[in-house]
Amino acid sequence: MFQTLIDCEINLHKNVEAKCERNEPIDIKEISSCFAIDVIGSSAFGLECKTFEQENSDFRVYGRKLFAKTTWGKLINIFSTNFPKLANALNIKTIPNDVSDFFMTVVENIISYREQNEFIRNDFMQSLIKMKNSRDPEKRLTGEEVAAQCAVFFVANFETSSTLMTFALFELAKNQYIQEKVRNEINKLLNKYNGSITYDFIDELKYMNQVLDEILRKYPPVPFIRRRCVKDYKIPDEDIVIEKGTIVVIPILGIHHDKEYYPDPDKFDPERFSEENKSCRHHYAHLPFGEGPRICIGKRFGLMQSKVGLTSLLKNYRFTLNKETKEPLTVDLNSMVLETEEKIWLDVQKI
Ligand code: HEM
Repeated sequence: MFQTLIDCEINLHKNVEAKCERNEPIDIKEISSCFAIDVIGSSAFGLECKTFEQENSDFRVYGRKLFAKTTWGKLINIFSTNFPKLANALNIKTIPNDVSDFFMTVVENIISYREQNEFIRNDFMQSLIKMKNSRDPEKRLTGEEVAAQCAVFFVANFETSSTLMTFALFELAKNQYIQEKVRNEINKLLNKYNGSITYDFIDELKYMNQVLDEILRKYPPVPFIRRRCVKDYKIPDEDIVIEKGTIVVIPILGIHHDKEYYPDPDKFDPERFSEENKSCRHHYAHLPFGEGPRICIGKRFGLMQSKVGLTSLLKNYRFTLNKETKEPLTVDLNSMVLETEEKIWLDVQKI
């Protein structure tokens, strides 16, 4: 999986290089999304999506459709989450038919190609094919279940990881001193690892990790999560009982901007995540990946992908805000993940 990530980094770098040579500003969300699609297409499906080269590649088109922001889509989502049984009975779907048909066809084609040609690749898809062919009926997956798993991975990765990279580059463009500090850390480690981005190299990016933790605090891609209460629960020292069956919303964005945990919450300050400062805060005051048994299973992968992407860009380019970027940014209330209404344009300069 790690090598797959590194292979996708080359296309990201080439695309930014071309824009830099033409002196064009970059729409940072667009290139971060292309990188995320290339990564997940390659690591989950074993496909070269060519997202940068082809503006209308299938994955890009269906990826956009999946997150198309309509009021109707938002209502369907709210309804299906709050009344899942009724939504099922009414055959209400949160994913449009053409999008699910696309994933189904892609997965069917990959499975039949691999099975007919006895082609084996060390990736997520291969693990799913193994489960599809399992002799143990408890572990066996149907073709539809394999497609659903792939689609979930695509959805869960695509907008979240690209949102993280977008806001990271936005804040680094505004805070040149911090950008330089991250770049120095990258260069120092590249010297140590003979210029190669390896797994150990990524693991040692301690300051970049602080920067990403702070970005995930200030701009959590998933602004809230929900849980259904499974037994009556009395909140300690309060007269409030949450009854079994109640859906509880955990406001991640609100907690991350609570002055009690994060003084001056609008300030971008990676020092909040130094080991010393982290140890003084409640563990659940930082929840960008959720918590408990349903915590995000892609947490490590999402962070690794963002670190590879940022390393590739920051070692070669300096980013500054383009005059077209309108501040303060406004949150798009129709979006499922944290997104801004305006595009974020950055200028890029070769180092
Ligand atoms: C910066 C990147 C990411 C962020 C901020 C993020 C955030 C989240 C959050 C908040 C949840 C809900 C957790 C909960 O309810 O407690 C979640 C669930 C999930 N995420 Fe991520 N995620 C990211 C990247 C990824 C990636 C890269 C993958 C897969 C490759 C992934 C796969 C999943 C899956 C499958 C779930 C559902 C887990 C379950 O319900 O058991 N995520 N993610």
